[in-house]
Amino acid sequence: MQSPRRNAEGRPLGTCDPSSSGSPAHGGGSRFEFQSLLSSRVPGADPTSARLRASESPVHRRGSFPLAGAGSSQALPPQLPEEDRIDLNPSFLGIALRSLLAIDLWLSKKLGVCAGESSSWGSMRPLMKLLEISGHGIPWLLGTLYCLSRSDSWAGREVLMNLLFALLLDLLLVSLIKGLVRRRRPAHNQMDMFFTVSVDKYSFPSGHTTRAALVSRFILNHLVLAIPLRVLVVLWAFILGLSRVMLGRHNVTDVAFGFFLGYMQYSIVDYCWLSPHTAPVLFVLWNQP
Ligand SMILES: CC(C)=CCC/C(C)=C/CC/C(C)=C/COP(=O)(O)O
Repeated sequence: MQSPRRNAEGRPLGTCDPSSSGSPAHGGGSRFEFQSLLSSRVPGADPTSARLRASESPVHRRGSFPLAGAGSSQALPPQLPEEDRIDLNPSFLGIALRSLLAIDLWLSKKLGVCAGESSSWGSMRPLMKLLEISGHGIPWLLGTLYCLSRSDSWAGREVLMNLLFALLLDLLLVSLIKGLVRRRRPAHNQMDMFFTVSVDKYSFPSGHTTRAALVSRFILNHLVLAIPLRVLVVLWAFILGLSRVMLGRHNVTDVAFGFFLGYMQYSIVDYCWLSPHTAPVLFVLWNQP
């Protein structure tokens, strides 16, 4: 086990002192980048030997650059431990992810035009909040249970039973991912949401969006609707997702992933479709028509 290497001031190597950053002579950022570039060209610069050279070099310990190497072992620039290079010379994937995150935050802030009463579209906030309620879990759960209690056909009961299963699966998966990812809601969000549970302080993924995508796909597949109504269902889901960003509740990526997850959740529900044949107990437990 290697303990983190530190420089003469006791600071972990790879964390740049602001007072010395940028100066090769002081161990600043450019030196790290320079060395990480060199490391791919110096013969024998494999990670293990690089680590050994770096840890044994007195130059490394002092945190200064060997401008005048005395012995042959100092002729080559010292190599930094691999972990330092990972931080300061991130992979292409790392750069791509950071850039995506930066664009996401920037775009979400720009689109958060209803985040507060004083925001540029603040007067639209009540409408956005109405949309928020239309995609909330409580009305959907209570509505489904009510319809299930009133349903007088096996076919209707089967569809509603599966809708209930879909809504519960959605709540479970979204809570699980929110709890694992723990991404904070945008700073400009006002936490004035109707009936939330503890994981709802996190924003990834958007639960309203997963529900909107799941429910709309469910409705389109199991309800016979005229074309204008089908268009309305799709529009509702899309506008609900957009309204989450406009209200400042979510970043764009939370909503984009929400659409994806909701869409996939329907595939799971469809695959596990509950029917009197596959889950007779459920249907027997429910009252006969
Ligand atoms: C049966 C049971 C535990 C119901 C809970 C229903 C409930 C509180 C759902 C939460 C809905 C909500 C506020 C989700 C957050 O949506 P985001 O779009 O803000 O992620």
